[in-house]
Amino acid sequence: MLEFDGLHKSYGDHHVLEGVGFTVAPGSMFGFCGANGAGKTTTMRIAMGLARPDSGEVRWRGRPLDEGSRRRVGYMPEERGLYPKMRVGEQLTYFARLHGLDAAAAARAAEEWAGRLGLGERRRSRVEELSLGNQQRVQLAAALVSRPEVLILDEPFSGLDPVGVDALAEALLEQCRAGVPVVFSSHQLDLVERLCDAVGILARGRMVASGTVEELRRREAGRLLRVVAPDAAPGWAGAVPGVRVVSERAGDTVLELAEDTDDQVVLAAALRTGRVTHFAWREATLVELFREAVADPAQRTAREEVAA
Ligand SMILES: Nc1ncnc2c1ncn2[C@@H]1O[C@H](COP(=O)(O)OP(=O)(O)OP(=O)(O)O)[C@@H](O)[C@H]1O
Repeated sequence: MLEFDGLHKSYGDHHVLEGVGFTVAPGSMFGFCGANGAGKTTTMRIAMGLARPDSGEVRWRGRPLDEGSRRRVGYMPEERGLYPKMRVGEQLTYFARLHGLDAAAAARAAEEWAGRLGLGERRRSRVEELSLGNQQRVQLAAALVSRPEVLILDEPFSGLDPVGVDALAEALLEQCRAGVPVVFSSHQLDLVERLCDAVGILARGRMVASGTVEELRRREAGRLLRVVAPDAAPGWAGAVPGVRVVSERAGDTVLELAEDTDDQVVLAAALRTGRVTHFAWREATLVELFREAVADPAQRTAREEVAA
């Protein structure tokens, strides 16, 4: 198990982390989500020994991560850490050597990962000559090239084109299948939803929701109904009792219904506006669960009162 346990961290009187904890089982992928400034990078930097927690620790296989065991972690830092003048192939070989691979194994791994992440033709280019997205691929290859036991990646998908996203997603899934625990932070929640076995949502220095997306749905989301009423005036559903408007755009409305609200009452109200071309229950997306989880607690109470 990779365990983040009770992490607290303050900078001056700014409490950045207030007891952050989660575990990632071998072979599972954990999506670490949270608003800008929520503390994701700080949590990952603590795991890598780049920031010191005020209390708490990060353990791998029951032991606190230290300098030795961190060599077995593939880490992709937010600030990126490549040598701009070095050629791609040399750089990857260098990182693999740094993590303990012998020269021949390092060269093989560098060749393999450059190819797999679509950098084969750029092996002899200097990093500074590459586009940002390709530099990102080199950074990812650098995290993967040492055959890590654990992967901790800070926003690995940002800046990648769809082909790059697919290549990385496939590489991470393969690492998972081989038993590696993978943690990555991302604001691309559709990707997190697609790839991750478990998700953690950080807000105001605390983990406000964690579990599988399905568990989050059960815990966080009410019953969501999508109604498309093309002729309806904006706000048509606002007056229906026991209904909260989650989103509304050009007659396409998502509503959250209180437990005892009859969907047929909503349908009747929709029909009074004119045509109804779509009327169906649907599951909350991770984006909606995220909004719900990070909402200010006062706002949440107000919403619950409206829905009740
Ligand atoms: N060295 C530092 N000194 C002071 N404050 C810091 C330092 N490092 C981080 N912080 C603060 O800690 C908070 C959390 O930052 P962090 O980078 O961990 O957030 P994040 O969740 O990764 O955000 P983003 O999604 O924008 O990358 C921010 O308010 C940031 O300003």
